[in-house]
Amino acid sequence: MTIRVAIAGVTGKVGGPLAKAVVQSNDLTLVGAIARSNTGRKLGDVLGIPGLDVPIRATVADALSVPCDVLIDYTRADAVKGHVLAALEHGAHVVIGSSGLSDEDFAEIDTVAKERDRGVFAAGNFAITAVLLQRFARMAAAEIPSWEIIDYCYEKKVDAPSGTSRELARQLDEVRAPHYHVPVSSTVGHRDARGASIGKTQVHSVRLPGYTMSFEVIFGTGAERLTIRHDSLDAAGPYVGGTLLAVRKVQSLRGVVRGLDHLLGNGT
Ligand SMILES: NC(=O)C1=CN([C@@H]2O[C@H](COP(=O)(O)OP(=O)(O)OC[C@H]3O[C@@H](n4cnc5c(N)ncnc54)[C@H](OP(=O)(O)O)[C@@H]3O)[C@@H](O)[C@H]2O)C=CC1
Ligand SMILES: O=C(O)C1=N[C@H](C(=O)O)C[C@H](O)C1
Repeated sequence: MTIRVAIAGVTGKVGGPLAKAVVQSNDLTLVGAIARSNTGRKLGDVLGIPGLDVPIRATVADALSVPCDVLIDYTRADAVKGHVLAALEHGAHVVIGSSGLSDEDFAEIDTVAKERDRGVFAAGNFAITAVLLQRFARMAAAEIPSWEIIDYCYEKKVDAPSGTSRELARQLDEVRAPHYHVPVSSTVGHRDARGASIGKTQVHSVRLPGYTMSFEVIFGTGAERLTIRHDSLDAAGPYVGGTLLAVRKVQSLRGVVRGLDHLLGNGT
């Protein structure tokens, strides 16, 4: 029995390659495809995959009129929450790739997922080197009390800060609160110049042509500085493997689990 998968955002930079990877796997079957454009067309015709007759639907509810085990969402910050709640209503487990959800959104989704006895897995970043950045940063935060995060993203990214930065800030806050010698609230001049307070960590978001996705966490002591950095060189390649790992594991989860390290089994 294969895992029946639907993909929201199936024509996107990540969704398209993900659909191809699902079709090529032996243990997954693509049963649903969601995007607002090309609705009614066969996904195979749109993506150039011969024989893939799954029709593109405009909504999750339409796509999940066929039985589906797991919905994957790679759409947009302003669409993802509605998709997740609709999928849970239809009895599907969910893997969230889309960024933009807040801690409050995740708390709401967690409540619904537990009511429905379903698992929701979300990773701010499904790339292995981004997960290692998070892991090494947690180790550094235990030793060095002061840090800030910077994300550098392509010019059209709508959400800020990135999902990766949100997840990292949350993880570092769990290690301890960072120490800022001048509290941000005591800033003289423009407080916004100190970035956004995500939890207790300051995060700075750059959105410029010339970037794909890069993340830095900078740790400073009196006489030393440590920078840990992840660079994504491709819009889809780094994320497909981690997403499929989550698809294979999410049915054993209940409620929301965040962070790919939870599925890799050897995090700190
Ligand atoms: N967690 C991680 O590791 C990663 C997260 N991301 C996140 O995933 C999301 C998608 O990224 P990317 O693939 O680059 O984006 P794209 O813009 O390339 O693709 C978005 C896809 O979603 C569809 N879409 C957008 N809005 C809706 C909607 N309201 N309903 C249904 N479908 C919709 C688009 O089709 P149409 O416009 O026709 O509807 C398209 O198929 C972003 O939030 C990004 O930040 C990306 C990479 C990795
Ligand atoms: O918008 C993107 O592309 C990505 N967004 C994610 C984020 O917000 O952290 C992760 C990944 O780097 C790609």
